[in-house]
Amino acid sequence: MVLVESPAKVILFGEHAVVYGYRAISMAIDLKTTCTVEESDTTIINLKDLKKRLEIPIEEILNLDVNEYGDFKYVLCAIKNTLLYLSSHKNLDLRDLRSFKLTLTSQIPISCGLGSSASATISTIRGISKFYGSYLNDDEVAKIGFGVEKEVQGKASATDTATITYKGLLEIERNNIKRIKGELKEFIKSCKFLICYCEERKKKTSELVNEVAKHKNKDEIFRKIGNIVEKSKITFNKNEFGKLMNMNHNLLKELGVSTLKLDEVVEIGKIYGYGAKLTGAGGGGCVIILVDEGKEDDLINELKERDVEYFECRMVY
Ligand SMILES: Nc1ncnc2c1ncn2[C@@H]1O[C@H](COP(=O)(O)OP(=O)(O)OP(=O)(O)O)[C@@H](O)[C@H]1O
Ligand SMILES: C[C@@](O)(CCO)CC(=O)[O-]
Ligand SMILES: [Mg+2]
Repeated sequence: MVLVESPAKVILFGEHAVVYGYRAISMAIDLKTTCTVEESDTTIINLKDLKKRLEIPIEEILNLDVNEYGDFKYVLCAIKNTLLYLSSHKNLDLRDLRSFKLTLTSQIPISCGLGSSASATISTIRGISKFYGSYLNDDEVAKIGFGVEKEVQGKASATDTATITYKGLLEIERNNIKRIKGELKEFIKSCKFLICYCEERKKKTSELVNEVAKHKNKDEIFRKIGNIVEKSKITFNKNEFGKLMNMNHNLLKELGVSTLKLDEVVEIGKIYGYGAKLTGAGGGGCVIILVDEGKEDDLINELKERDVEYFECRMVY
């Protein structure tokens, strides 16, 4: 049996704008998805967190329209695209494939902006390639993963899949990936961030991204977000960094992807922390708060008062 794991991610700045070629800064965090792949008489996909199980011939996976498979779409698309890649680049014979049972379990809350789809995708890619005895390097894994999110969502950037593949702290621009090093990395490592789970998202990332595409002022908003990301790269002061987070959130609000609950928790982060913003596609899900250690107890009390679940996010390298 093959077992592989992938982390989650948070976007510090630039979500949605990054789909249109602006920069984003994202970080892999220590929540994980585990994928096991084992020999089986028939091919079975077992999504334990979703309590869903599908028996499907491999031949059908190779020819499917992923969007006909609901919650299975990312995993099935990841299997399909990985097998096609292994066939074209690693001499895998698609006519003679062993059946398998693939099982996914994850610590990542689904549809909360923490990259659960990308983590499911990347762990599936790594699990399937390992099961068929092919080694894929990170660049190959990230490329296949980005293709999966684009195919399933219609529009996507490389942010989520790249962050979960390469881990650490990344800057993404036009789907080019750059590891953040030096002063910015040391500064962000010195920061304490809380991830606050605010509310269940009613829409998938794909729906939110497609709604933003119709926003009449998106280009002006993205330009402003792009300026904020540029400033964040040379900001090593928590007060100023927090203000940039607040500004990014306000622009995401203008874009229409925030909610009253997300805004409420961001306000708490602005009062009791250095700053806060929604993270991921929005429409619900999570807020990230930059903690002001001098007011941390007040922050925690306020979050508890409002029944907001939170956890400290730790970067994964
Ligand atoms: N543990 C899992 N097992 C199987 N599929 C999963 C799992 N987690 C997520 N998915 C797939 O990803 C979909 C959610 O993806 P979506 O992009 O909407 O949310 P997200 O990735 O958590 O948030 P964001 O993209 O904003 O970071 C689920 O509907 C399901 O298809
Ligand atoms: C909303 C978005 O920018 C991030 C989702 O986590 C979409 C993407 O980059 O693919
Ligand atoms: Mg996603």
